[in-house]
This record gives sequence, structure tokens and C-alpha cells, in this order.
Amino acid sequence: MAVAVPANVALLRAHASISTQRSQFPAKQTHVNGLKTTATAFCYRRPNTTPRRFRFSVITCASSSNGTEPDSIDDGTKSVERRIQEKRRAELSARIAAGEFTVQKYSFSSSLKKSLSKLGMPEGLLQFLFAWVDERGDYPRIPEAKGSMKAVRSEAFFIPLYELYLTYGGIFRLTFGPKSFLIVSDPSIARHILKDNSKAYSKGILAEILDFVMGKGLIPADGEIWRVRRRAIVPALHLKYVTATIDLFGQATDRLCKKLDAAASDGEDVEMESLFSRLTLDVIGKAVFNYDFDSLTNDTGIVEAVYTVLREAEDRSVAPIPLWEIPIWKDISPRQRKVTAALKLINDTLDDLISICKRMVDEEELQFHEEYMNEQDPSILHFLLASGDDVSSKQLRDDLMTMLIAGHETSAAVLTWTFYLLSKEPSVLSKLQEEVDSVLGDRFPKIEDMKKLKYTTRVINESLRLYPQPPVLIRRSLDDDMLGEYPIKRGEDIFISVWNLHRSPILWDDADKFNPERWPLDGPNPNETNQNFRYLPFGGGPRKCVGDLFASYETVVALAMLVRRFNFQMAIGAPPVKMTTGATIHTTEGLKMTVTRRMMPPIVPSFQMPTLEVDLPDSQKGVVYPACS
Ligand code: HEM
Repeated sequence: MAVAVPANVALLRAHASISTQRSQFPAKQTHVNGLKTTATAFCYRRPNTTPRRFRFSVITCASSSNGTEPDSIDDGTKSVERRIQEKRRAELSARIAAGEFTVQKYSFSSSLKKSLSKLGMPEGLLQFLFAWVDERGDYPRIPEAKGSMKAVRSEAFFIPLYELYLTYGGIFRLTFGPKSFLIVSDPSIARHILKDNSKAYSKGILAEILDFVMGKGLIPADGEIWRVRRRAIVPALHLKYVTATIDLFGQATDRLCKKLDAAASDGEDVEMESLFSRLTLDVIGKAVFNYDFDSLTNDTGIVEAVYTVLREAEDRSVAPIPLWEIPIWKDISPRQRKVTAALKLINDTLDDLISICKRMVDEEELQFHEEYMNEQDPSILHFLLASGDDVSSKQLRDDLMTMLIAGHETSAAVLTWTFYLLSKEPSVLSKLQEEVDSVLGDRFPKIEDMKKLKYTTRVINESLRLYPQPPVLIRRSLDDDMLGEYPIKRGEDIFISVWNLHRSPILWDDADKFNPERWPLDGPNPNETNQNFRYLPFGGGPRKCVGDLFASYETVVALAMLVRRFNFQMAIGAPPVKMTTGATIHTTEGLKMTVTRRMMPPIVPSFQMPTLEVDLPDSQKGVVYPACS
């Protein structure tokens, strides 16, 4: 899915001042899925301060999970910028650990006791009066961090949350003036919210932000609407459909290969993030409503409209003041007028596509059945209409729009960060290419190959661990509940930080290292269930991503085809790759790469793939395969 970013998360780009009662790294949290950790051994408590901190985190974690250079390679040539950032983060960590921001929080009874004491009530009498209360004890309070609007403004919002997690543990409250959020980074609490007691949680602020574009689509919808729509949509992504989409992934990737081939010939560097965004837009348009955006080749009005709306959704999710809620703003702000026009164009196009599809369904002879699929138009829209899905056109549009957004930026972001990670680990790239060469040779991937491309899949699994899309899941409590040992009230806004879970030093060995080998090739495909909710690339529970298989195959196909034909390196002089958040994790200035055609060992060419004999120096003797079929 795509957009799952906190509203007003700009507020989170802040320095933190903390008041806390208890830290949250109890020993029980150190055993996840049988993993032993030494978390408690690393904790220490400074005299007169309540926060605990991992002793090593200032050095190891703070310097690595800031997203600028999260990987295993440290060649001793760190950029000045990175050193400044590390220094600032280390300072912040040290200040948090020293308790500089600590505000002692008192329960009601202790506040009252303190006030009465100030009024001069004798200590003995106070002890007597409060003995019963003291004995009973209060519920533990959730550790609390207070934010101010200073500093760390340039950072993606989930980075300070990681810092705070290292200090305050698996659940803490982050307060900005009158607003507060619960930040959850504990697998068992995440499971409770997403799965065990999921009915008690809604999408909260996420639904509010996305209303203008997704309405009551599947991602923001709650309650009965969500139940009905989920039941209608999930069957559309059956295995036969996903199998058919593999060809679609192959064809779209092949178009990208043609582009890269041209760039390689011209010796031009390419900006891969925007190319991946176009690749996945082309794929999802065809897969969801049989529309060919052809954005890899053209910049049509509709493509621009989709990007206008997407950017607006992202901007709204990080805007400190919701200006768009002011009624007149929509009419006077040129930007908002552009958004309204873009939405109208998209909605009109969707209405046309719905009508065309309805006519096709009316005319076709095919009987609807479980794995129904129209070969000419295998889209989700076609399935829904053929199934007799009795729904208003507005709801149908909302669902289509939701899937368009959900399945577009997420997959693009996964590919972007995968290629970034590979550029840092040439040995992983080589191993990947070896597998692809032997499994695929020179043909398009097929469904049978998905099981064989084991290492390719592990590379995607690992990329999703280091760069989860989205990095944070949003919920709001609909009832009072218990999160771990803490009672919470109805109406709490909650961010489950998947970033923190996926990079937790107590849940993972070498958490920041890009290491596809951590997932054994003969083991199961990692998911939230077999990883006990420490790994949530597609969420979990009833609201888990409906497109997980689709997305896994899409990214595996694209990755395999691209590395089969090209080598990728960071372009010389490319801007440093830094993160920023919108709906997913974006780079701040793109991913500029140099692409070169691979010199591959001669293999027996398979169907359709002409080979070019080229005159090469002895050292490079081999066969160059053209990028395009
Ligand atoms: C690599 C690509 C993808 C990633 C990482 C991803 C991730 C996620 C995550 C984490 C959620 C759960 C959100 C939450 O609990 O708040 C989700 C939900 C969803 N995703 Fe995906 N997604 C991807 C691709 C897709 C695709 C291709 C589609 C559609 C074809 C899709 C459709 C959806 C929908 C409709 C939901 C909402 C489900 C519900 O609330 O019932 N996603 N996705």
C-alpha cells in the first residue's frame, strides 16, 4: 500500500524533551521469536534520572540508522555532512541519556500529596493518609517524550522516533503542545493492535488526510464499509490473476530496459527513482483498471494529474497546518485549484473506464466463477464488475484510486532502495546476477520462476526490512484498551513504527546491515507471522496488504530483468542519497546512477532473443545481449 503517513508529522521533526516514568525494555521484550538478546545487560540507569539507554546506541545505532548511510560499508571517507549529522545525533542522544529533558511526572495521588505538603501538612499525617493509596499503587504510566519545534527539521520524521525508541522503549507517548501520539515499536503490542484486537482500532488521522483522494476506499475505510469492500476486492487478486500480471510486469520492465539501453549507449546517467515511479504507474494502471498510462514513454495530462494528486496527498500528510480545510482556500489557492482539476480529470477518466468495462462485461459470454478472468482485460475492475459487485460508482472510483496509489509508490520505493542498497554491496549484486543468469537466461520471467528466484526474493525481503514502505502504520483507538501493561483511552492516535521494529538492535543481529543472507534460502518467505511481528513489510492482521503477492512478484521480476541486463553504479558526482518522507520513503534528490550493459558469459540463446557478436578486447570476450527483446 502506499499512503500511510502520519498527519502533521512535521511536528515530529523535532527535538525531544522527555518525561518518563518507566523505560520499556523489560527482559520479556528481549525474546522475540526465540531470538536472544542482551538488551538488559546493555541498559544502565544514571543516578537521579529515569531514562535508560542502550549504552551502545549512541555509537552504533545513532550513527547508522539515520538513513543517510545505513549500510554495512564504511570506507573511512564519510562525508562532512554525515559526520555533522552523526555528531548532532550523538549530542542529542547524550542529552537525552543525561536526563536533560526529563520532566518528572507525578500521579494524581503523588501530586496531591506534594501540594498538601507544600501547604504545610505534617509529614506523619501525610504518610498516614496516603498509606493506602501508596500500597495500592497506580497503573504504570506510559513513558512520555515532549517535542519542541526546534532542530532535526531536515530529517525524515521516523528518524527522531528511532532515537527516542532506543531510550524509551517499545511504547512511549510523544507530546507536542496539546497533541499527543503513542509510538509503538514493540512486536507484541503491534500484534495486539493490528491483529488480536484490531476491531478496537481505526485508521484515524490517515482517513482524514486521504479523504480528498481515496474517500471510502479500502485503505482509509473502517467498520462495515471496509468489511464489505475487502470481501469484494480480495478475491479479485486470485492466483490466476497474479500469474497473468507477471507477463505485464515483464513487458513494462522491458520498456524500461529499452530506455536504459539508450542511456547506456549515450553514456548518460539516469535518475532511477523517477523511472521506477513510472514503471510501477504503468503496471498498476493496467492491472487495476486496464489503462495504459504509458508514462515511461509519454508525459500525458493524466500522468501529470496522477502525480499532482499523489504529491498533494504526501504534502498534506506532513503539513503542520491543514490549510486545505479552510473552505475558501480551495477556490483561491492556485495549487488547490490545480489539485481539484487533477482530481476531476482522474475521476472522469475512471468513469469512462468503468463504462467501457461495463459494456465489455455485458457483452461477454464468460460465466463468473472463483478464478474468473477475462484474458483481454484481466484487471481488478473487470473482475469486480463481472462479479456483480453492487456498489456506487463513487465507491468503485474510491477503491480504484486507492489501489492505484497503494500499489504505485510503494513498489517504486522498494525498487529505488533496493538498487541503492545494491550499489553499496557489489557482492550481493554479483550473487543476484548469478542466480538470474541461471534461472532466467534470456527469457521473460514466468510464474514457475518465482519460486526459483530465491536469492532475488531475499534481496527484496531484506530491502523491505531496511526500508519499509510505509515506515509507520497509523491507528486510532476506538475503545479503552491495554497496550502491554499500560491502559490507554479511546481516541489515542497511534503510530506503529515499522522502521523501529525492522531496525531494532534487540530484535535483529546487525540490524543496519544489508544482509539478504539473514533469510535462509531454504526457509519460509519471511512474513509477520513467522517473524512474530518484528517484520511487517505488508502490515498484519485483517488489514494486511491485499497486494502483497502482486507486489512481491512485481519487484522480483523488475529486479531480475534489470540486473540481468545491466550493471548499476552510483553516478559520479551524484548528490548524496538522503531520505525524506511522504507517503513512502523517498530520496531527497533522486537516485542518480550510471547504467552499463552487462558482458555476460556466452549461454545458449533461447527463443526470441537475438544476440550480437561484438568485437571486444580479450579480457571481455563474451556476448552482449541487447537490452530489449
Ligand atoms: C511493495 C509494495 C507494497 C507494500 C510495501 C505495501 C504495504 C502495505 C502495508 C504495510 C499495508 C498495511 C497498511 C496498514 O495496516 O495501515 C498495505 C495495505 C494495503 N495495500 Fe499494500 N503494499 C504494496 C503494494 C500494494 C499493491 C500492489 C496493492 C494493490 C494491488 C496494494 C493494496 C493495498 C490495499 C488495498 C491495502 C489496504 C488493505 C486494508 O486496509 O484492508 N498494496 N499495503
